[in-house]
Amino acid sequence: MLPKINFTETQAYQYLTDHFIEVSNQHLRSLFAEDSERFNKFSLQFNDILLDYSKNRISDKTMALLTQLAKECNLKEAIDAMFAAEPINETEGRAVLHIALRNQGNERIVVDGVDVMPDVKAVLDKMEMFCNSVISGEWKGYSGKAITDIVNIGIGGSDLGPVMVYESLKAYRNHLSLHFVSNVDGTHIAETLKKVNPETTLFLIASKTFTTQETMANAHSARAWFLNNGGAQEGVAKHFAALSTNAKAVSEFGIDTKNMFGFWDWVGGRYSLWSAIGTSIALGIGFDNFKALLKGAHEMDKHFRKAEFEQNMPVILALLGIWYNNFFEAESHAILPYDQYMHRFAAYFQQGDMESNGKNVDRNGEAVNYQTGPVIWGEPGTNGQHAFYQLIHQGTKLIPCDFIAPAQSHNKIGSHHTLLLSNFFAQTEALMNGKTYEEVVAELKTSGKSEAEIEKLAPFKVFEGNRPTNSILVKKITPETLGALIAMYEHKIFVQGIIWNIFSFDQWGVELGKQLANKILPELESDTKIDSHDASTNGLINQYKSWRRDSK
Ligand SMILES: O=P(O)(O)OC[C@H]1O[C@H](O)[C@H](O)[C@@H](O)[C@@H]1O
Repeated sequence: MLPKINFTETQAYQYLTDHFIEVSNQHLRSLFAEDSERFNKFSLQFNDILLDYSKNRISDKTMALLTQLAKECNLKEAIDAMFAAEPINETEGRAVLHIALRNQGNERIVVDGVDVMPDVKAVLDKMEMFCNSVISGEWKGYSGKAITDIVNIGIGGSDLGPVMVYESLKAYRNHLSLHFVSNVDGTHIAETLKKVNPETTLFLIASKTFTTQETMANAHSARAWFLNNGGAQEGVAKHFAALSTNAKAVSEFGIDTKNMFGFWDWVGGRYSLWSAIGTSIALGIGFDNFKALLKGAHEMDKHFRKAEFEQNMPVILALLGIWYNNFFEAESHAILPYDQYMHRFAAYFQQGDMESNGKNVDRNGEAVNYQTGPVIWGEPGTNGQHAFYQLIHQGTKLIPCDFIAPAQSHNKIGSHHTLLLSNFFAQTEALMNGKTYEEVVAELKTSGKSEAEIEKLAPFKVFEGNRPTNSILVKKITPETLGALIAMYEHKIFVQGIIWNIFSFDQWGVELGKQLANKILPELESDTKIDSHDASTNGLINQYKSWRRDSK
């Protein structure tokens, strides 16, 4: 069981509250000027990942107090509880074991008296055989042709992880073309089906529960399209596979359980890319690369479990996040990968982080009296620079940012990568240093402007700086490094959930909208006016019905 401590009642929190007043008046520029060891002190290297967190509004004392906070909140015990397969997802009565999916050691992981590792390995072996046979062309479609296209149909955790990893590792792709359909909007499946041929397409129906409305609607439409376009019922077995925990629903849908890749209730949807849900990834980049992804994550798991908090990347990132969220009152956190392949990374962690820590009730069932999870957002650099960085530099909101970049590019074209990286380094430097009034005036003087013009313009060109960033420089985005990066953020989310005293592995907040949609669905079947809701919802539904009639 997890500890249930209100972190605002710890001694460390009280100290941090006082200490915050000191730190909030200090500028990063002077913190660097005062301490030539700052980079060495506040950076960490783990395998091919360098985390430089020196450009944060912290001192030695801040880090000492933040680690004290983690200790007072029994973080070590909580980490041990997760790795020991305790049912830490208490509201659902489940263990939380994405770490088991990538456990490459000989360690047993026991749930309800049973070691889960043989089952994990058995599914991986089955995936490997399946992927190898599809990639090699040995697996044939109903007309005897090899598979050319994979369509993954899933949503949330059954979509975002596979898409993000496949996109991030596209440099490793093979000849198969991957497509991802998530939205229940018919446009998504319709546009995808225009691109593929039923004879050579394999559909992966990815759903932990196999009951998710969007996924089931898309899966039924895909099957109907297959059957209406030459595929016979017997062909379904060659063109449909399921990635799920629900064998009963899979066979009711008509997929042979031979073509089902299972996982378990102790794998959370948003932590499931390491499970059978990752089959599309393994098909797209080959099983060996998928295994390397797991290995990278496993390395990070070991680091997270063993490293002292002061040397522990996920713990440090989490504590810094708490520093900004709960003391500086930052509302959001930006993830900015300087790598085009990682363009879905922030979107992936929107679910990862916000579905995990977007909670307002603590582990005692009481309303929290402090802030929990931030809004996560971001885009790849340099696109973001030309869109929203203005607000990060000169807006009124404090936005802590993670800048992520690889030293080596997969695409060596002219000086593109050097240009990209010059932006990566320049942005964090600019956010830290800013530009003073004096510097602005001196610069304007060289442009030949009059005193009056300079005075008028200068205030707009001042950057106060002191905006915190983490720089995560990696050698190269390989499957292993990506695996480690994802696991690093997963564990960061876990640590924050522990300190905020919330349950990070349930998602009750997603339910209400689903229930209401199911209630409204039958009301949309007829054109009759309705009055069963509030005036706004009635008004909208009735207008929809009237406009819908026009298009019939
Ligand atoms: O994999 P499925 O059971 O289809 O679930 C897909 C998604 O459904 C809901 O939105 C949950 O909140 C997500 O955590 C989950 O990833």
